[in-house]
Amino acid sequence: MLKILVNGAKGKMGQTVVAAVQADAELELAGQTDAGDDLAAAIKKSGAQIVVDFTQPSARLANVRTIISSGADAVVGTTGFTEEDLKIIDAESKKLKRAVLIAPNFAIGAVLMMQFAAQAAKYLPSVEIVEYHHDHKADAPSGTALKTAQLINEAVGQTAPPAVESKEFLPERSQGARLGNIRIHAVRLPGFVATQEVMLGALGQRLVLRHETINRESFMPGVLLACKKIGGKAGLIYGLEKIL
Ligand SMILES: NC(=O)C1=CN([C@@H]2O[C@H](COP(=O)(O)OP(=O)(O)OC[C@H]3O[C@@H](n4cnc5c(N)ncnc54)[C@H](O)[C@@H]3O)[C@@H](O)[C@H]2O)C=CC1
Ligand SMILES: O=C(O)C1=N[C@H](C(=O)O)C[C@H](O)C1
Repeated sequence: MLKILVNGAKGKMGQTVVAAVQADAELELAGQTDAGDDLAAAIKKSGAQIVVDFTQPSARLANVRTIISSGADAVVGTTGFTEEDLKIIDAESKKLKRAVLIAPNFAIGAVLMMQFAAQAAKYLPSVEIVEYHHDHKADAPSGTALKTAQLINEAVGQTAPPAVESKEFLPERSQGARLGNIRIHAVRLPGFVATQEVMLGALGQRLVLRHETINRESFMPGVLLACKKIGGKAGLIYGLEKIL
């Protein structure tokens, strides 16, 4: 049985991961930690082989470093990682011969949406993203929206800019934040878990790719698969699609 420690275990995702690990015959729940606990000591004491981390964007890098330097592999859903963070993690995890899988979204449908969006943008290069989340979310735009925009920009080079720059009448950008020419709009409202629309417009037509997450169990098959697949690897694996 693979020994799993859940970091952020008191949180919305942490609690769901604890239940999913307990229900899986191939996995053993070795420990649970949250803010204020000594993560390194808990890993060593429990003999955990893998730490699943769903915590806070502000704690993202420190947690991964603690996990791999304490002798465990990491499956990370926490958002907020920058390009620089990812380079650091890849280098440090290779040196320590540990695997770190970071996925901005563990729901298979969301992974497909991102792939389809990157494909579609090659033919429909005017793109905007609208993401909708619960109003307790710590970060904006979502990790999924950022990854989607990155994948599209990688696939297309540069998407099309809007035909004109509309004048803004409020100091905040009512037309969204931008990654390249892709505008990203973040809605925060009670009543959502996570939804994302990628809108691709062209003359007289629109393609809308919409993924809806209605509960946090949706992320669990991806998290459990990651726990079972990363053993024996070294370095950073960025995105669930890399192990599907
Ligand atoms: N990759 C994915 O598929 C998904 C990623 N997320 C991301 O996971 C993260 C957590 O989301 P939620 O569970 O909704 O948040 P939450 O706020 O419900 O839970 C976070 C938990 O982490 C704990 N925590 C904060 N700092 C910590 C630290 N330094 N060490 C240990 N524990 C710490 C908090 O006390 C809390 O219990 C966010 O970044 C969110 O965007 C959420 C859903 C899916
Ligand atoms: O905070 C959340 O809830 C979610 N966070 C991830 C993100 O930022 O993309 C994944 C999913 O959207 C839910």
